[in-house]
Amino acid sequence: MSSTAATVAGTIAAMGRRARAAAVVLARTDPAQTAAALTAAAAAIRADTDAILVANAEDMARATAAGLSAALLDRLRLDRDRIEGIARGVEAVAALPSPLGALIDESTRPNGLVLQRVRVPIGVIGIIYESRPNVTADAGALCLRSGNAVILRGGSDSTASSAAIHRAMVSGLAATGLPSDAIQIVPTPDRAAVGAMLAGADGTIALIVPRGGKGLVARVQTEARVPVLAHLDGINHVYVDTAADPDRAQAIVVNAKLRRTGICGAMETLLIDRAYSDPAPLLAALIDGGCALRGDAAARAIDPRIAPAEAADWDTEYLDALCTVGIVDGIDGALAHIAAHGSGHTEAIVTEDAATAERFLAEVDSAIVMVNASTQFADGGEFGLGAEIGIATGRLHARGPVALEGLTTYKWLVRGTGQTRP
Ligand SMILES: NC(=O)C1=CN([C@@H]2O[C@H](COP(=O)(O)OP(=O)(O)OC[C@H]3O[C@@H](n4cnc5c(N)ncnc54)[C@H](OP(=O)(O)O)[C@@H]3O)[C@@H](O)[C@H]2O)C=CC1
Ligand SMILES: N[C@@H](CCC(=O)OP(=O)(O)O)C(=O)O
Repeated sequence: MSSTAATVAGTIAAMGRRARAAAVVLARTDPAQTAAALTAAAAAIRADTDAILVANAEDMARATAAGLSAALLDRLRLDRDRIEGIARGVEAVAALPSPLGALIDESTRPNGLVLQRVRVPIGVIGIIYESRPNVTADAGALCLRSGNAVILRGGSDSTASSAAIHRAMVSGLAATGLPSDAIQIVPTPDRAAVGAMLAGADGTIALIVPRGGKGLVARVQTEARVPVLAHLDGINHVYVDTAADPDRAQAIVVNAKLRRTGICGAMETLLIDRAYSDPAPLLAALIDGGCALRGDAAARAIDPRIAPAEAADWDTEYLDALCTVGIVDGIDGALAHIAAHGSGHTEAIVTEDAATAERFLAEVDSAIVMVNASTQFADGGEFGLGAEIGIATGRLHARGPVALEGLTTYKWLVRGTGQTRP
């Protein structure tokens, strides 16, 4: 380890120890107090709007000079409306019922022992996320409301904006007597900090939430030494079955690809049943909507405007107005393709055949599986969770949109009357 990396690791370990101490306080804090802290934080965000905008202008200038794409610049950009939206989001989390102490289930053993499982915080959570400043507030708010301390590591293009929002969050903590170490932000863009977090920050971090794409995935896979709740890329498929209603199929496919191309819930590959009778208008609707298509030979035979797909296209998350199109042999072909190329995020089928729909729901192993709906609904707010840290793409603990409940674990409470085990 270089001396700079060692210094960064030391900083992260010290943050972890302070977060651990804050987590102990949060675990016994009345949820009304975390709600009050978030209400105060939202007020501070509003009051600090000018300062947040100045910080964001600084980030935008640097990112523009560095040649960031229009989609990434849009994700980074704040204005008064977006800051108001961030404040409202924090208030919405404050208004959500606390998950802590909720009874999951209860049973009584034949020997009279009464067992309960109740929700408790996880402890210290480390979140690594993209250059999207609102996540600083959303993630901080969700962690606090679920009784966890958090160490936030946002994208390096958003350093100033995230720091400004973080200051407002901390003033909410201070205003209500909660430890400021409950929500900390990594003070350096050095990626050595990500390594130190993945290593567990000297045993203090209980869970890492990485939100990002392929580069982050690779690093998490090789370096993580603590449990990971992965929020990774979305190579999402829509399969249009032979029994699809054409109008529905067109509306869903266009929305899934083009509503917002840069979000992880966007469709990246369209699969069409070889037996589907009307594929040409479907493809034309995407092209007319401004989407470039790359496809296999069968798709190109339907519309010559489709460019040939390379092998890598089937495994690419474009996050842009670009989509791969494959013609498959019915649901078996679609299931095999998704199993080979999906990233476990969100897949959808368009069909009027109930049995085919049920088979798709049962056999696709992604966090979110949909029938006759756009993949762009992959979102905690749309699922009624009030907010989200993101979409969990792994297979354990929590899947799909993760909000308060996904940021808790549970413990068993066992009440006896003097029982001893024979
Ligand atoms: N499932 C979900 O909920 C979500 C998934 N995403 C996914 O995020 C991706 C788009 O965001 P994008 O900004 O490109 O994501 P990146 O993966 O480039 O960046 C995300 C974060 O990871 C860090 N990072 C990336 N690579 C490394 C590395 N090798 N070592 C250390 N840190 C690293 C970045 O730091 P740095 O700033 O230094 O590059 C940043 O903080 C898409 O794949 C999208 O699907 C996005 C949002 C939600
Ligand atoms: N779930 C959120 C999107 C989160 C997301 O993808 O973020 P990003 O990749 O930073 O644009 C939504 O549907 O708006």
